[in-house]
Amino acid sequence: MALRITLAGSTGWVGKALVAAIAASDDLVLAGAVSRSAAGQDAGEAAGLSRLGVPISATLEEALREPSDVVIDYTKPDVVKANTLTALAQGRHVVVGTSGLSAEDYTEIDGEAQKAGRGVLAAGNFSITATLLRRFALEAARYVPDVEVIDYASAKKPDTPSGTARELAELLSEARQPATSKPVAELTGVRETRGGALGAKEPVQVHSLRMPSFVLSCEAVFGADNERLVIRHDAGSSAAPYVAGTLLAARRVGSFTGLRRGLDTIMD
Ligand SMILES: NC(=O)C1=CN([C@@H]2O[C@H](COP(=O)(O)OP(=O)(O)OC[C@H]3O[C@@H](n4cnc5c(N)ncnc54)[C@H](OP(=O)(O)O)[C@@H]3O)[C@@H](O)[C@H]2O)C=CC1
Ligand SMILES: O=C(O)C1=N[C@H](C(=O)O)C[C@H](O)C1
Repeated sequence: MALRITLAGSTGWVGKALVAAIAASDDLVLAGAVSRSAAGQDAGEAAGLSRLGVPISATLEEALREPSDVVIDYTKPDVVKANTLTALAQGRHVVVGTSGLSAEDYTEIDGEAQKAGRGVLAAGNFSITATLLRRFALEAARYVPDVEVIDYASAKKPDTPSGTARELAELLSEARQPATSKPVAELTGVRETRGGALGAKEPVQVHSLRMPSFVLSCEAVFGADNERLVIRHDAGSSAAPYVAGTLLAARRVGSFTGLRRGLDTIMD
């Protein structure tokens, strides 16, 4: 039987690309779709495709009246947590693409997923090459403790830092040794120019730029004595890179209980 997907954010940049990919797949079926502005329309037509016979709901609660296995969320930072908790309470596994959730939010989501006996796979970036940036940066952090993250995005991106940068900094914080740079608290001047510190163990400074001309880029900058390593990912202007990773997550999220973060946790 095909895996039934409820898609929150079906008319968005990523949502439309997912509707097309789900409709074209043999093993997935769109069971429900959510968008406030397109409520009542057919999900296929609203995504610029032919009719799929799936009406769009205004809320996730309404869409979940139709049975499904997995909820995929590509909405907005202010609704993704409530959507995830609603989906878990309704017995769905969840794939979280929307960025903006904090480490505390994820701890709560993990607890609810454990209680519900369901899986949640969240990734700040579902593209394969962005996942490789993470992997290579974590390898570098084993040898070079001084690392900072630079996050570049469009002028309109509502969250800061990006999910990609946030997740990368949190992981680097766990993996690296203490930095040799002067602690920010000991600096004089405008300390905010040193960016925000993320991660519990050895917090990593993250610097976010928001301006026209960028889509989304993320750099891990490693500094050692007389040498430097920069590992950088640049996203293009289409949502295609995120589709394959998101649908892989939808296919695998039912195979575990609780929260996993990062596409690499289900790859290999
Ligand atoms: N993890 C990853 O790999 C990636 C993550 N992202 C993240 O995913 C999120 C979505 O990105 P993108 O597709 O560009 O966003 P868009 O703004 O293009 O789309 C958002 C979608 O969510 C819907 N939506 C917004 N608010 C609500 C609400 N309150 N209730 C129900 N539906 C709602 C919108 O429809 P309507 O307004 O009609 O309700 C629309 O369908 C962002 O946080 C982005 O950073 C993006 C790309 C990749
Ligand atoms: O807002 C976006 O557009 C994106 N957000 C994600 C993030 O916050 O990292 C990733 C994606 O590349 C696009």
